[in-house]
Amino acid sequence: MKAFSFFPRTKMPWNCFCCVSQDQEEPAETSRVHKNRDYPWDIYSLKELLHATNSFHHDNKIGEGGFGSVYWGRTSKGVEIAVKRLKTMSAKAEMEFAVEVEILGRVRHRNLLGLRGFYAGGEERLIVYDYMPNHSLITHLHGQLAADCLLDWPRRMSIAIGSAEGLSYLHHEVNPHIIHRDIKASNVLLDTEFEAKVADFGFAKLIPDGVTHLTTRVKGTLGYLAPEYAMWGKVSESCDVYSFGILLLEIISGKKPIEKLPGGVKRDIVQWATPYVQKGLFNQIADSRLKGKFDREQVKSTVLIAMKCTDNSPDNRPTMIEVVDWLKGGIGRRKKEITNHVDETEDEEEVYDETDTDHENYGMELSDARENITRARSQRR
Ligand SMILES: Nc1ncnc2c1ncn2[C@@H]1O[C@H](COP(=O)(O)OP(=O)(O)OP(=O)(O)O)[C@@H](O)[C@H]1O
Repeated sequence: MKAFSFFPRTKMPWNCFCCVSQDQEEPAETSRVHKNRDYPWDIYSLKELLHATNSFHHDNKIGEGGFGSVYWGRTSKGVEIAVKRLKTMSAKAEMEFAVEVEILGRVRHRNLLGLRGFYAGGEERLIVYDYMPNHSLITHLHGQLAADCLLDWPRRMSIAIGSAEGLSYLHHEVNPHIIHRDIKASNVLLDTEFEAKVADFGFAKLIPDGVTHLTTRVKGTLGYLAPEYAMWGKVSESCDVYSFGILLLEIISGKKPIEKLPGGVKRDIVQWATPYVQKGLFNQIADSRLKGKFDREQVKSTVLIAMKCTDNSPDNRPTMIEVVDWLKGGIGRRKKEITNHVDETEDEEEVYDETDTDHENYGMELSDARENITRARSQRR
């Protein structure tokens, strides 16, 4: 039995559970369940995961992310799993693996993707999750399933509330607190009932008690980054709140966080929504695929929550506890609590004419993002 050597223990102030001993020479036939922790997870054998995924056959491949590919599989007990196979080992991939396993191993919530276990041996790093049959939110909003229109308004609201509850748990219930740092539509997975499960903890940070913010290298996805984080690397829970606000606008409108206008100018979703909010034209923000079938009051209050979350100043953003409360609360309470960004007397039926644009991939240079953020902020003031 050897101790894992891959994990940079010295950098971690807590006792890392994935530094446990494991037989790396010949993988065991069956996985071992660790019952001494709060939540059980397995150390799988390579043989078991090869068998479950048909040796990582390309027909089993669900998708690919920055750090590796994800495969569908079925264990010998008949349980469906998703296995993330990390690409060629590098210090970065090693860190992603260690952070993901460490963090997911210490949390359990109905709105966070469940960790089933992992395998680490030789060059192979595999993370095993619950399989989510309804894929990710991005697939439904902008991807292969977008045309199927499976996300009606009640489903969108329930996904928004579920994701908010998962985040609120990370920020306020887990100790040390966890900042996710990569909240986005592709990291919200959907189970059989379309219940949201926040996933992908590879960039997450543990925040010890009493620490209000940290300065770090910027990780995450452009379009979702809070301005103070994108510009100065200042990270706190409110950066996740900002990203959640962007996600909320995306859920309501079906638009991408950044779109390319004719002529190449990029516009973020807050810039796009702001004129409608100022004119009180909330219904115009709702996704046209909903064909008008939505609760108007809910659309309005949810847009206003999103605008609060994406406030330029982190101090003005709500906490995730407040966001959950507002999203779930009675309309009357929401109206009272949320600072309205609009003159309530404006006529909601007025039509705001916007030139339609094509929505391209929102990958962009950081400098572009900073420019856009600055432009958006000055427009909103
Ligand atoms: N547990 C799961 N069940 C079903 N599908 C999953 C699961 N985990 C990931 N996927 C799918 O696998 C694909 C790759 O996921 P992954 O988390 O590696 O990358 P990503 O989030 O798309 O991108 P990146 O990690 O680079 O930000 C995505 O399409 C995702 O929806």
